[in-house]
Amino acid sequence: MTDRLTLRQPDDWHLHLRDGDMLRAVLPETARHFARAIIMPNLVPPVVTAADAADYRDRIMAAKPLNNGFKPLMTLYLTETTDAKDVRAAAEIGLITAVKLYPAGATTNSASGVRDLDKVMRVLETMAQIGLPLCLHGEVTTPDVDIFDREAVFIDTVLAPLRERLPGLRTVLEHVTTRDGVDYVASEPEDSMGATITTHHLIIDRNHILAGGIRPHYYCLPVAKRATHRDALIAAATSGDPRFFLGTDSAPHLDAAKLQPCGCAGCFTATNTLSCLAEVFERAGTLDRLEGFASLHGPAFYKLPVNERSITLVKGAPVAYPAAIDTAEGPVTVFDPGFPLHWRVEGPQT
Ligand SMILES: NC(=O)N[C@@H](CC(=O)O)C(=O)O
Repeated sequence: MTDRLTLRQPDDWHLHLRDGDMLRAVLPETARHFARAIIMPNLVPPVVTAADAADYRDRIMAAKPLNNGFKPLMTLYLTETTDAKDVRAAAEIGLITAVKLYPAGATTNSASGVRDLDKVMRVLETMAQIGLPLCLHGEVTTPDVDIFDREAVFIDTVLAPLRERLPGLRTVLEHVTTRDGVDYVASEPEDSMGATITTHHLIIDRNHILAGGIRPHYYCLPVAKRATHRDALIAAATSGDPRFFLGTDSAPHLDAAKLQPCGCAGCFTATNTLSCLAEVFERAGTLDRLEGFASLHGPAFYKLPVNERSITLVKGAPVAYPAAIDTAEGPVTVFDPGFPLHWRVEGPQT
Protein backbone atom coordinates (compact mmCIF):
# COMPACT_ATOMS: atom_id res chain seq x y z
CA MET A 1 0.00 0.00 0.00
CA THR A 2 1.33 3.43 -0.95
CA ASP A 3 1.82 5.63 2.08
CA ARG A 4 4.24 8.22 0.69
CA LEU A 5 3.85 10.16 -2.50
CA THR A 6 6.34 12.73 -3.74
CA LEU A 7 5.27 15.24 -6.36
CA ARG A 8 6.58 18.34 -8.00
CA GLN A 9 5.46 21.33 -5.99
CA PRO A 10 1.88 22.13 -7.09
CA ASP A 11 0.37 25.38 -8.35
CA ASP A 12 -3.13 26.73 -7.91
CA TRP A 13 -4.55 27.96 -11.23
CA HIS A 14 -7.51 29.83 -9.69
CA LEU A 15 -7.20 31.57 -6.33
CA HIS A 16 -8.88 34.45 -4.50
CA LEU A 17 -6.51 36.23 -2.12
CA ARG A 18 -8.53 39.43 -1.55
CA ASP A 19 -6.70 42.41 -0.01
CA GLY A 20 -5.69 44.04 3.28
CA ASP A 21 -6.28 42.03 6.47
CA MET A 22 -7.89 39.14 4.60
CA LEU A 23 -4.92 38.89 2.20
CA ARG A 24 -2.51 38.78 5.12
CA ALA A 25 -4.54 36.04 6.81
CA VAL A 26 -5.15 33.75 3.81
CA LEU A 27 -1.94 34.09 1.76
CA PRO A 28 0.19 31.95 4.13
CA GLU A 29 -2.35 29.11 3.78
CA THR A 30 -1.62 28.86 0.05
CA ALA A 31 2.05 29.88 0.13
CA ARG A 32 2.81 27.07 2.61
CA HIS A 33 2.55 24.39 -0.08
CA PHE A 34 1.97 26.00 -3.48
CA ALA A 35 4.66 27.57 -5.63
CA ARG A 36 2.45 29.79 -7.79
CA ALA A 37 -1.19 30.75 -8.19
CA ILE A 38 -3.33 32.55 -10.73
CA ILE A 39 -4.69 35.45 -8.71
CA MET A 40 -8.27 36.39 -9.40
CA PRO A 41 -8.84 40.11 -9.98
CA ASN A 42 -12.35 40.51 -8.49
CA LEU A 43 -11.39 43.00 -5.80
CA VAL A 44 -13.51 46.04 -5.01
CA PRO A 45 -12.70 47.96 -7.19
CA PRO A 46 -11.48 45.27 -9.61
CA VAL A 47 -7.95 44.89 -10.98
CA VAL A 48 -8.58 46.31 -14.44
CA THR A 49 -5.40 47.94 -15.71
CA ALA A 50 -1.75 46.95 -15.83
CA ALA A 51 -1.09 49.59 -13.17
CA ASP A 52 -3.74 48.03 -10.90
CA ALA A 53 -2.14 44.59 -11.39
CA ALA A 54 1.35 45.89 -10.57
CA ASP A 55 0.07 47.53 -7.37
CA TYR A 56 -1.86 44.41 -6.33
CA ARG A 57 1.16 42.20 -7.02
CA ASP A 58 3.25 44.49 -4.77
CA ARG A 59 0.68 44.21 -1.97
CA ILE A 60 0.71 40.42 -2.28
CA MET A 61 4.51 40.30 -2.20
CA ALA A 62 4.51 42.54 0.90
CA ALA A 63 2.02 40.20 2.64
CA LYS A 64 4.03 37.06 1.86
CA PRO A 65 5.66 35.14 4.73
CA LEU A 66 9.42 35.74 5.02
CA ASN A 67 11.69 33.42 3.02
CA ASN A 68 8.78 32.06 1.03
CA GLY A 69 9.19 31.77 -2.74
CA PHE A 70 5.47 31.92 -3.65
CA LYS A 71 4.87 33.69 -6.96
CA PRO A 72 1.54 35.35 -7.74
CA LEU A 73 0.55 35.12 -11.41
CA MET A 74 -1.51 38.22 -12.02
CA THR A 75 -4.66 38.58 -14.11
CA LEU A 76 -6.72 41.51 -15.36
CA TYR A 77 -10.47 41.80 -14.93
CA LEU A 78 -11.96 42.26 -18.39
CA THR A 79 -14.43 45.13 -18.73
CA GLU A 80 -16.16 46.56 -21.77
CA THR A 81 -13.74 49.49 -21.67
CA THR A 82 -10.51 47.49 -21.25
CA ASP A 83 -7.76 48.87 -23.48
CA ALA A 84 -6.22 46.22 -25.76
CA LYS A 85 -2.89 48.12 -25.79
CA ASP A 86 -2.69 48.05 -22.01
CA VAL A 87 -3.33 44.29 -22.00
CA ARG A 88 -0.69 43.68 -24.68
CA ALA A 89 1.90 45.80 -22.83
CA ALA A 90 1.18 44.04 -19.50
CA ALA A 91 1.56 40.62 -21.14
CA GLU A 92 4.74 41.59 -22.97
CA ILE A 93 6.54 42.56 -19.78
CA GLY A 94 5.34 39.39 -18.03
CA LEU A 95 3.20 41.32 -15.54
CA ILE A 96 0.06 39.31 -16.32
CA THR A 97 -0.47 35.64 -17.10
CA ALA A 98 -4.15 35.76 -18.15
CA VAL A 99 -7.26 37.90 -18.41
CA LYS A 100 -10.47 36.96 -16.56
CA LEU A 101 -13.92 37.33 -18.03
CA TYR A 102 -16.82 37.52 -15.60
CA PRO A 103 -20.26 37.75 -17.17
CA ALA A 104 -21.73 40.80 -15.39
CA GLY A 105 -23.53 39.74 -12.23
CA ALA A 106 -22.39 36.10 -12.31
CA THR A 107 -20.64 35.95 -8.93
CA THR A 108 -18.91 37.84 -6.11
CA ASN A 109 -17.86 41.34 -7.25
CA SER A 110 -18.70 40.85 -10.91
CA ALA A 111 -20.82 43.96 -11.45
CA SER A 112 -18.18 45.49 -13.78
CA GLY A 113 -18.04 42.34 -15.90
CA VAL A 114 -18.94 41.85 -19.54
CA ARG A 115 -22.52 42.21 -20.86
CA ASP A 116 -21.84 42.27 -24.59
CA LEU A 117 -18.99 40.16 -26.02
CA ASP A 118 -18.83 42.36 -29.14
CA LYS A 119 -17.51 45.15 -26.93
CA VAL A 120 -14.45 43.11 -25.89
CA MET A 121 -13.61 41.51 -29.25
CA ARG A 122 -10.64 43.84 -29.88
CA VAL A 123 -9.07 42.76 -26.60
CA LEU A 124 -9.81 39.08 -27.27
CA GLU A 125 -8.31 39.32 -30.77
CA THR A 126 -5.15 40.84 -29.30
CA MET A 127 -5.00 38.04 -26.74
CA ALA A 128 -5.38 35.43 -29.47
CA GLN A 129 -2.53 37.05 -31.41
CA ILE A 130 -0.12 37.05 -28.47
CA GLY A 131 -1.26 33.71 -26.97
CA LEU A 132 -2.52 35.23 -23.71
CA PRO A 133 -5.10 32.89 -22.09
CA LEU A 134 -8.64 33.97 -21.29
CA CYS A 135 -10.05 32.56 -18.04
CA LEU A 136 -13.82 32.32 -18.14
CA HIS A 137 -16.37 32.27 -15.38
CA GLY A 138 -18.61 29.98 -17.39
CA GLU A 139 -22.14 30.85 -16.39
CA VAL A 140 -24.91 32.83 -18.07
CA THR A 141 -26.70 35.24 -15.80
CA THR A 142 -30.05 35.66 -17.54
CA PRO A 143 -32.76 35.29 -14.88
CA ASP A 144 -34.81 32.83 -16.96
CA VAL A 145 -32.01 30.22 -16.82
CA ASP A 146 -32.13 27.93 -13.79
CA ILE A 147 -29.02 28.35 -11.62
CA PHE A 148 -28.18 24.63 -12.02
CA ASP A 149 -28.22 25.03 -15.83
CA ARG A 150 -26.16 28.20 -16.08
CA GLU A 151 -22.92 26.46 -17.02
CA ALA A 152 -24.41 24.14 -19.65
CA VAL A 153 -26.24 27.06 -21.28
CA PHE A 154 -23.05 29.14 -21.21
CA ILE A 155 -21.18 26.44 -23.11
CA ASP A 156 -23.80 26.28 -25.85
CA THR A 157 -24.55 29.97 -26.17
CA VAL A 158 -21.27 31.71 -25.29
CA LEU A 159 -18.21 29.46 -25.13
CA ALA A 160 -18.70 27.32 -28.24
CA PRO A 161 -19.66 30.32 -30.46
CA LEU A 162 -16.73 32.35 -29.09
CA ARG A 163 -14.28 29.56 -29.87
CA GLU A 164 -15.67 29.26 -33.39
CA ARG A 165 -15.28 32.99 -33.86
CA LEU A 166 -11.74 33.10 -32.45
CA PRO A 167 -10.26 29.58 -32.66
CA GLY A 168 -6.79 30.91 -31.82
CA LEU A 169 -7.86 32.21 -28.41
CA ARG A 170 -6.49 30.06 -25.60
CA THR A 171 -9.37 29.56 -23.14
CA VAL A 172 -9.77 28.10 -19.67
CA LEU A 173 -13.22 27.16 -18.45
CA GLU A 174 -12.77 27.99 -14.78
CA HIS A 175 -14.19 25.81 -11.99
CA VAL A 176 -16.03 23.44 -14.32
CA THR A 177 -18.94 21.81 -12.47
CA THR A 178 -20.85 19.72 -15.02
CA ARG A 179 -20.53 16.69 -17.24
CA ASP A 180 -21.50 19.02 -20.10
CA GLY A 181 -18.46 21.20 -19.34
CA VAL A 182 -16.10 18.24 -19.01
CA ASP A 183 -17.31 16.73 -22.30
CA TYR A 184 -16.99 20.02 -24.16
CA VAL A 185 -13.46 20.69 -22.89
CA ALA A 186 -12.33 17.12 -23.63
CA SER A 187 -13.55 17.49 -27.22
CA GLU A 188 -11.41 20.58 -27.91
CA PRO A 189 -7.68 20.80 -28.75
CA GLU A 190 -5.49 20.66 -25.65
CA ASP A 191 -3.28 23.54 -26.74
CA SER A 192 -6.16 26.01 -26.76
CA MET A 193 -8.71 24.65 -24.27
CA GLY A 194 -8.27 23.85 -20.60
CA ALA A 195 -10.42 23.69 -17.49
CA THR A 196 -9.73 24.13 -13.83
CA ILE A 197 -11.45 21.90 -11.30
CA THR A 198 -11.81 22.91 -7.67
CA THR A 199 -11.16 20.76 -4.64
CA HIS A 200 -14.66 21.18 -3.25
CA HIS A 201 -16.44 20.31 -6.51
CA LEU A 202 -14.60 16.96 -6.43
CA ILE A 203 -16.13 16.28 -3.02
CA ILE A 204 -19.55 17.86 -2.60
CA ASP A 205 -22.72 17.67 -4.64
CA ARG A 206 -25.84 19.74 -4.17
CA ASN A 207 -27.19 17.47 -1.45
CA HIS A 208 -24.32 18.55 0.76
CA ILE A 209 -25.62 22.13 0.53
CA LEU A 210 -29.33 21.50 0.84
CA ALA A 211 -30.28 18.12 2.31
CA GLY A 212 -30.99 17.95 6.04
CA GLY A 213 -30.51 21.70 6.57
CA ILE A 214 -28.82 24.47 4.62
CA ARG A 215 -25.04 24.60 4.84
CA PRO A 216 -23.79 28.01 3.80
CA HIS A 217 -20.13 27.01 3.90
CA TYR A 218 -20.75 24.69 0.93
CA TYR A 219 -22.43 27.42 -1.10
CA CYS A 220 -20.21 28.64 -3.91
CA LEU A 221 -20.54 29.65 -7.54
CA PRO A 222 -20.89 27.87 -9.81
CA VAL A 223 -23.11 26.02 -7.34
CA ALA A 224 -22.33 22.31 -6.88
CA LYS A 225 -24.55 20.14 -9.10
CA ARG A 226 -26.01 16.64 -8.67
CA ALA A 227 -23.70 13.71 -7.83
CA THR A 228 -23.46 12.45 -11.43
CA HIS A 229 -21.79 15.74 -12.38
CA ARG A 230 -19.43 15.51 -9.40
CA ASP A 231 -18.49 12.02 -10.58
CA ALA A 232 -17.77 13.35 -14.08
CA LEU A 233 -15.42 15.91 -12.51
CA ILE A 234 -13.64 13.17 -10.55
CA ALA A 235 -13.30 11.13 -13.73
CA ALA A 236 -11.83 14.12 -15.60
CA ALA A 237 -9.44 15.15 -12.81
CA THR A 238 -8.14 11.61 -12.34
CA SER A 239 -8.04 10.72 -16.06
CA GLY A 240 -4.59 12.07 -16.79
CA ASP A 241 -6.08 14.30 -19.54
CA PRO A 242 -3.82 17.39 -19.61
CA ARG A 243 -6.76 19.71 -20.30
CA PHE A 244 -7.83 19.40 -16.64
CA PHE A 245 -5.84 20.97 -13.84
CA LEU A 246 -6.24 22.20 -10.28
CA GLY A 247 -7.73 25.62 -9.63
CA THR A 248 -8.99 25.59 -6.06
CA ASP A 249 -11.13 28.73 -6.35
CA SER A 250 -10.41 29.02 -2.64
CA ALA A 251 -12.64 32.02 -1.95
CA PRO A 252 -12.49 33.34 1.62
CA HIS A 253 -15.40 35.27 3.09
CA LEU A 254 -15.79 36.21 6.74
CA ASP A 255 -18.18 33.82 8.48
CA ALA A 256 -20.22 36.91 9.32
CA ALA A 257 -20.72 37.49 5.59
CA LYS A 258 -21.59 33.87 4.80
CA LEU A 259 -23.99 33.28 7.68
CA GLN A 260 -26.57 35.80 6.51
CA PRO A 261 -30.08 35.71 5.08
CA CYS A 262 -28.30 36.41 1.78
CA GLY A 263 -24.84 34.93 2.29
CA CYS A 264 -21.74 35.20 0.09
CA ALA A 265 -20.66 32.47 -2.34
CA GLY A 266 -17.29 30.80 -1.86
CA CYS A 267 -15.57 27.85 -0.17
CA PHE A 268 -12.26 28.42 1.59
CA THR A 269 -10.11 25.38 0.80
CA ALA A 270 -6.54 26.72 0.81
CA THR A 271 -5.72 25.21 4.21
CA ASN A 272 -6.46 21.54 3.52
CA THR A 273 -6.66 21.29 -0.28
CA LEU A 274 -3.78 18.89 -0.86
CA SER A 275 -4.90 16.49 1.86
CA CYS A 276 -8.43 16.54 0.39
CA LEU A 277 -7.14 15.89 -3.12
CA ALA A 278 -4.96 12.98 -2.01
CA GLU A 279 -8.05 11.41 -0.46
CA VAL A 280 -10.08 11.88 -3.68
CA PHE A 281 -7.34 10.46 -5.90
CA GLU A 282 -6.69 7.56 -3.54
CA ARG A 283 -10.38 6.61 -3.53
CA ALA A 284 -10.33 6.68 -7.34
CA GLY A 285 -7.27 4.42 -7.34
CA THR A 286 -5.28 7.06 -9.22
CA LEU A 287 -2.83 8.56 -6.72
CA ASP A 288 -0.18 8.32 -9.43
CA ARG A 289 -2.13 10.94 -11.43
CA LEU A 290 -2.33 13.57 -8.70
CA GLU A 291 0.99 15.08 -9.80
CA GLY A 292 -0.32 15.60 -13.32
CA PHE A 293 -3.47 17.31 -12.07
CA ALA A 294 -1.86 19.48 -9.39
CA SER A 295 1.64 20.12 -10.72
CA LEU A 296 2.13 19.33 -14.44
CA HIS A 297 -0.95 20.02 -16.58
CA GLY A 298 -1.31 23.65 -15.50
CA PRO A 299 2.25 24.69 -16.37
CA ALA A 300 1.94 22.85 -19.69
CA PHE A 301 -1.21 24.78 -20.63
CA TYR A 302 0.22 28.11 -19.48
CA LYS A 303 3.57 27.33 -21.16
CA LEU A 304 5.48 27.82 -17.93
CA PRO A 305 8.22 25.61 -16.47
CA VAL A 306 7.20 23.01 -13.90
CA ASN A 307 8.41 23.69 -10.37
CA GLU A 308 11.84 22.44 -9.36
CA ARG A 309 10.98 21.70 -5.75
CA SER A 310 8.81 18.84 -4.52
CA ILE A 311 6.39 18.03 -1.72
CA THR A 312 5.68 14.69 -0.10
CA LEU A 313 2.28 13.44 1.00
CA VAL A 314 2.51 11.01 3.90
CA LYS A 315 -0.38 8.79 4.95
CA GLY A 316 -1.05 8.27 8.63
CA ALA A 317 -3.35 9.27 11.50
CA PRO A 318 -6.02 11.86 10.62
CA VAL A 319 -4.48 15.25 9.88
CA ALA A 320 -5.37 18.07 12.27
CA TYR A 321 -6.32 21.34 10.62
CA PRO A 322 -8.09 24.37 12.05
CA ALA A 323 -11.88 24.62 11.69
CA ALA A 324 -11.38 28.30 10.87
CA ILE A 325 -8.55 30.73 10.38
CA ASP A 326 -8.52 34.08 12.16
CA THR A 327 -8.45 37.39 10.39
CA ALA A 328 -8.39 40.83 11.98
CA GLU A 329 -12.10 41.07 11.21
CA GLY A 330 -13.22 37.62 12.33
CA PRO A 331 -13.00 33.94 11.44
CA VAL A 332 -13.10 32.32 8.00
CA THR A 333 -14.32 28.72 8.14
CA VAL A 334 -12.08 26.14 6.48
CA PHE A 335 -13.75 23.70 4.07
CA ASP A 336 -14.94 20.54 5.83
CA PRO A 337 -14.79 17.63 3.38
CA GLY A 338 -17.01 15.56 5.68
CA PHE A 339 -14.47 12.76 6.14
CA PRO A 340 -11.11 12.44 7.91
CA LEU A 341 -7.99 13.41 5.96
CA HIS A 342 -5.10 10.98 6.28
CA TRP A 343 -2.53 12.58 3.97
CA ARG A 344 -0.17 15.09 5.58
CA VAL A 345 1.96 17.40 3.45
CA GLU A 346 5.71 17.56 4.00
CA GLY A 347 7.85 20.15 2.27
CA PRO A 348 8.37 21.73 -0.13
CA GLN A 349 11.83 20.19 -0.37
CA THR A 350 14.56 21.35 -2.75
N1 LIG B 1 -16.44 30.83 -6.22
C1 LIG B 1 -17.21 31.60 -5.49
O1 LIG B 1 -18.27 31.17 -5.03
N2 LIG B 1 -16.86 32.87 -5.21
C2 LIG B 1 -15.76 33.61 -5.74
C3 LIG B 1 -16.00 34.12 -7.13
C4 LIG B 1 -16.00 33.05 -8.19
O2 LIG B 1 -14.94 32.50 -8.52
O3 LIG B 1 -17.08 32.72 -8.68
C5 LIG B 1 -15.46 34.78 -4.81
O4 LIG B 1 -14.72 35.69 -5.20
O5 LIG B 1 -15.95 34.78 -3.69
